[in-house]
Amino acid sequence: MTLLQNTDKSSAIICVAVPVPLRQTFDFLAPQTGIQPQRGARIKVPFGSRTLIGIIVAVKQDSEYPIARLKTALEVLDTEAVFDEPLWSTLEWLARYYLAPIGEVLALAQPVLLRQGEALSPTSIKTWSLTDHGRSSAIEELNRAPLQLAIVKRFMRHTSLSPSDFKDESASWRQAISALVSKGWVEEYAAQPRLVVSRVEPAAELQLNPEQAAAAKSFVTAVAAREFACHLLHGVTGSGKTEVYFAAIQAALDQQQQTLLMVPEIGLTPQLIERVERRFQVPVVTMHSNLNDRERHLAWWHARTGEAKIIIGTRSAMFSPFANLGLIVVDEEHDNSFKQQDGVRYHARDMAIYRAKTHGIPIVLGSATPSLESYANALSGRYQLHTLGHRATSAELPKIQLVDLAHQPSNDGLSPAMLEAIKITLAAKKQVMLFLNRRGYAPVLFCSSCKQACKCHRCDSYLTLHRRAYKMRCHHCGYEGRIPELCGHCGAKELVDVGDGTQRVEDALALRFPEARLLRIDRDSTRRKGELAEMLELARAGEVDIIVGTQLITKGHDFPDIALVGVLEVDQSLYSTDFRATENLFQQLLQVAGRAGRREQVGQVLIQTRFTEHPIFETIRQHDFSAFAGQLLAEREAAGFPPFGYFALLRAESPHQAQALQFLRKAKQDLQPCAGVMVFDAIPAPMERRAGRYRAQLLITAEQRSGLNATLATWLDFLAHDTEAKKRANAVRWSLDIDPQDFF
Ligand SMILES: Nc1ncnc2c1ncn2[C@@H]1O[C@H](COP(=O)(O)OP(=O)(O)OP(=O)(O)O)[C@@H](O)[C@H]1O
Ligand SMILES: [Zn+2]
Repeated sequence: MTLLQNTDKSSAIICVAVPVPLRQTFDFLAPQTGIQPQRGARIKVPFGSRTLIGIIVAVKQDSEYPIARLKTALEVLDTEAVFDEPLWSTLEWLARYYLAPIGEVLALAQPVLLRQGEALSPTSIKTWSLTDHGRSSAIEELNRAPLQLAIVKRFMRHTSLSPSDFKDESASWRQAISALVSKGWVEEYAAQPRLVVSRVEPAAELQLNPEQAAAAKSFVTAVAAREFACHLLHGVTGSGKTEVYFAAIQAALDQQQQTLLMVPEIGLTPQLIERVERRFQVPVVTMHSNLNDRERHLAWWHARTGEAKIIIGTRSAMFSPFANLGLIVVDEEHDNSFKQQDGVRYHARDMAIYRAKTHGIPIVLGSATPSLESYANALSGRYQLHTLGHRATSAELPKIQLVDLAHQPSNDGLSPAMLEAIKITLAAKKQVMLFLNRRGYAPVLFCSSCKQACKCHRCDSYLTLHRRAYKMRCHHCGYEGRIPELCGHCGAKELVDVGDGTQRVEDALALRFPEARLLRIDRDSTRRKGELAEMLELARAGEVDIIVGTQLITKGHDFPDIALVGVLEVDQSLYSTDFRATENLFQQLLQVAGRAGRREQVGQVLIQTRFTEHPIFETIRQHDFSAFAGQLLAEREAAGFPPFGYFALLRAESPHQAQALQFLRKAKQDLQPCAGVMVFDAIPAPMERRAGRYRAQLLITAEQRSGLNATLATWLDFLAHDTEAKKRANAVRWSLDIDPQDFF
């Protein structure tokens, strides 16, 4: 296409990425007045009948489109770019790699308030602090106003407080604050929110053991050198990886540089934040999905201005700008929560690696059970491997034994051997942790007359019985209904609950160990914001004796008193069809086992199974990650599976059974595979119907990443321009997942 020159030099042409699901940018004429447009700034543009806020990708003098048909943009919002340069390149890479619309990627990278057009710097907010009078008054004066007393006590940790600090409180805190203001104890003002260092007792540095010291030394050197390199810290559970990260963080602080510490969704515990704050007396911000819009904007701003020296966050923290980033650490790098499962389906760890490269800084990936991708890269020498083979404390790795359910059946999920071990552990005043990845009371309600089970009418799945809530619930679509008295199929009154969920186990334990303090941790028991953190804290503080939980309890937690870990059910995962199932199971078992015996005496792990001969157990018993990974990698290599081959999954769903499959079949015809690319047949998803929609998928594999990317990019262009194809695509809901984590 020939380029049309814009003859009117006064109005530049601006190329804008708008938040729409189209893999293209749009040209506009610059507004005649207002802020000078520049790359990276936000701009308001007319888009169809709407006004959208996009990001300026380029300012130029010509367009591929006839100038006369270009619309004029409405208003430039920023006098500077929203993102720093390395972040900008990372976002461009993200759009290319995941074949995602650039406008959506750039929108994803902004806090919601910025997407809505608020100023880059957060506006002033209502703030309170103690007056001199308040500081010098005797706190006992407030003994009869407990809420006021609690608020004043908070000021001992925080110099200033804002409404968001009280978001978890009952509404009466407002009255309490007002009362304090009228008494002259507290003053109110509007402030540009500043970051303050938490006033916690500093913690002494631990003396690193030789393995820790060796790894720390490499990281410190790498941070000082300011060179990109990817380090894999493979340290067995409880080997003290956090202390090694701390050494690297200290090195970054010494250079006046920021650190981004990424943790999985549930790894961001008050315990970790406190550990960081005690160790480094510097401003720390956290970024996670529980922040409200204003808090997120603020955290983003503090990262961007460099005021925050350490940024601890989950997946989305990867989108922060930084004033001077010196180090990225990804803890529990194998964790699946780093993969975003809808919208732009990016992997935050992979993005972090790219980002470190663009900043020219080192990145440390840490895990007791690295992902096979990272481990393969370490074996091949692309990443530097550092190993911590021993626990940091005097403790040994726990002893892992199997309980053969074929010989001693379990009752309510608990075998006689498990019960005996629990009894002994409780008698020794130690904690027990029981892992069962199934919430609810019973996974199936079954009619013993007609042999049918109670199913979700919108999904291909059974409804789970929830005794506490007195409901039947679908864990896939969220459907909730009454517990039926009669079978919905034959009308018989012979419904029996089959199988064990965490609630049933909890009930059984309460009967058998009436003295023990029980705590159940699963999605049902932790619905309220902050509840999970509180429960984990109870467990850590030794205020419970038995913890029963789902995968929420397995990872990363450092509970000092757990002597026994019981794994109640693994058999379903042993023979799954998903190619990652074995890897995930191994990681999960080794992680949960790693919670046992983290201090002095050796911990004990019991795994209940009907398949004691399964080869996975021998490597688990030996804690032999390398042997296991080596074997799996050999299998993957032979099959051409990741990390030796590359996968993409095209998913489609529709309320009509045939439509999703038809769309994918046609897609298969339209795809023009580059050399080394294979397109499989479209098939129904393992769970074909979910929330009333029929789901299907098409697997595309490749020997080379570039071939995969090119094949899909060509197809997406075709889809965007071919009228018939566009129509077909609009008739279904479809998505493209590069490097998919699961096939459900
Ligand atoms: N050099 C050391 N000397 C004494 N104690 C240490 C040392 N390093 C770490 N520890 C302690 O060992 C415990 C485990 O450390 P940490 O939580 O960092 O382990 P981890 O490697 O992250 O384990 P996991 O992978 O299981 O989460 C912590 O309580 C920590 O304080
Ligand atoms: Zn359902």
